[in-house]
Amino acid sequence: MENRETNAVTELVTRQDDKQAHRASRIHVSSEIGTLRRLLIHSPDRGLGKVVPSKAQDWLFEDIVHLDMMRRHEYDYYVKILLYFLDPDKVKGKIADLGPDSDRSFFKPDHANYFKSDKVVDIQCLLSDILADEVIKTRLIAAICGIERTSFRTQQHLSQYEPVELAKIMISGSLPDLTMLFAPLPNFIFTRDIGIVINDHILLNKPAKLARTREALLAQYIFFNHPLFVDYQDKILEIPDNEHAFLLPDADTKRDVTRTTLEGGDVMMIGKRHLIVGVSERTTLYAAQQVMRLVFNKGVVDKVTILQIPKKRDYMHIDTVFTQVKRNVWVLLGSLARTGDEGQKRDVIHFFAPKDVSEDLRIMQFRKGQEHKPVEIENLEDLLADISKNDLGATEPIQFIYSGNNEFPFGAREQWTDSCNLLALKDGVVVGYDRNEKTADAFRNAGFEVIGAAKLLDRFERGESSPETIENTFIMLPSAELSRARGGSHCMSLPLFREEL
Ligand SMILES: NC(=[NH2+])NCCC[C@H](N)C(=O)O
Repeated sequence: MENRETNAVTELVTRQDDKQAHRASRIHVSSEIGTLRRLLIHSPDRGLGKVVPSKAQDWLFEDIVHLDMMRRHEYDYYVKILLYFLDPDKVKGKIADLGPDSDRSFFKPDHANYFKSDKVVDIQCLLSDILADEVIKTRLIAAICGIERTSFRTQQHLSQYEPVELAKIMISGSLPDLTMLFAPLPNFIFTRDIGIVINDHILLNKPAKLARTREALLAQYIFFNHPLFVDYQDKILEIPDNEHAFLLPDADTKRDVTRTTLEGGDVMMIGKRHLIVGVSERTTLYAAQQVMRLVFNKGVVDKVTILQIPKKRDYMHIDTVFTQVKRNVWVLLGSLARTGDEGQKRDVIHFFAPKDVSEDLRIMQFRKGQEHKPVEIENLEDLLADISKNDLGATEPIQFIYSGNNEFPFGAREQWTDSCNLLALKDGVVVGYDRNEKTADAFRNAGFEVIGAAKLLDRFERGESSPETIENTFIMLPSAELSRARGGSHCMSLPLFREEL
């Protein structure tokens, strides 16, 4: 009897634990601005310190970053802000000890003092978790050694490492003694690009660039094997290759139409039933169509907007030209838009001048069941205003904040350093880079408070403000080094759970 009771209690406790665990691992994103509750990040790892000028372009960097500065003076602030909003107990009252002069053990995923949060999750931790399983470990080592073309001995050698160290090797490409086995993954900090949560589904990417291939492999293994995603196995979306592409001569496969590439920066879950997919330097039209087919067939959304932007390095993904700030507020690049100084400067361009980039912008909207009858939308502002009003029910006037305050030539300058690539922590509170001063002015003009991360953390610590009460704020991250990696806070985040708007 006693035994049965104990069993019943254990069962109840287990069920409650299960429920909590279930809630803790819930995956759901239905907007870009609902309060952020859980995300995947990756802090700059030792591989980033291996970028050399001769490889910088291939590895999608324009410059050599100072790793220590990037971590202590920049990325750690990003983490502190994220924790204050998503998992405050980890940092509240401790900010003074977590400054740039600390030993940083709090920020190191492999250290005993690591903050280890289930809200702000470093993908490196998930990788070490799954490597504890011998079968997965063997398979992943083999897969990586296959794509990296290592020797068989390297493969054997790798299996001797413990999961935590092995995860670091797989990401950084180098052994603890710094011997390089294969290339680093300096772009792994841009977790946005490896996958996107679309309601309760997860879409995995197919990187366009060789430098990001291993990232996709790691992501596949993590999403298909980590307990965090156990309830979502049948909701992981992968897009198929175009069979015709296998039969084409190499020279022709370079042509976008035949390829299937897709990166997360081109996919935006913008409203409950509405998905935007960019066609860009990185995402092909074929891939966008496949995504549309998948999400319609699975009933994940009812509306897909395909937004084609110029295939240019500066624009690489759609989230480099616009992001959402608030239900009725957007930040965007004026030269791709319709109005303002940047737009007018364009008008004086002579007939014989190179083609205007905005001509490459095309927006087509498709509805489920009526895919053959897409609606063309003339410009970006019309699309965004329509989303604010009709998908999100905004009642206030729609506001557009332009990169560089739309003053020539600051729009382009600041877009290059990610003025349009902001992460919303909640409706109206965004994180971006401090170096984009004109864009910050534009935010002030639009009625936002603009405040540095360190100052805001101070305010939180003194109880003068809080993540719950703060409104209409642009939080500025120090960004001299981070911005050289060509991505902003939107790219450095993969939201797993946002509250519904
Ligand atoms: N979602 C984004 N915009 N990601 C930016 C990625 C930047 C990275 N250096 C690359 O070129 O791939």
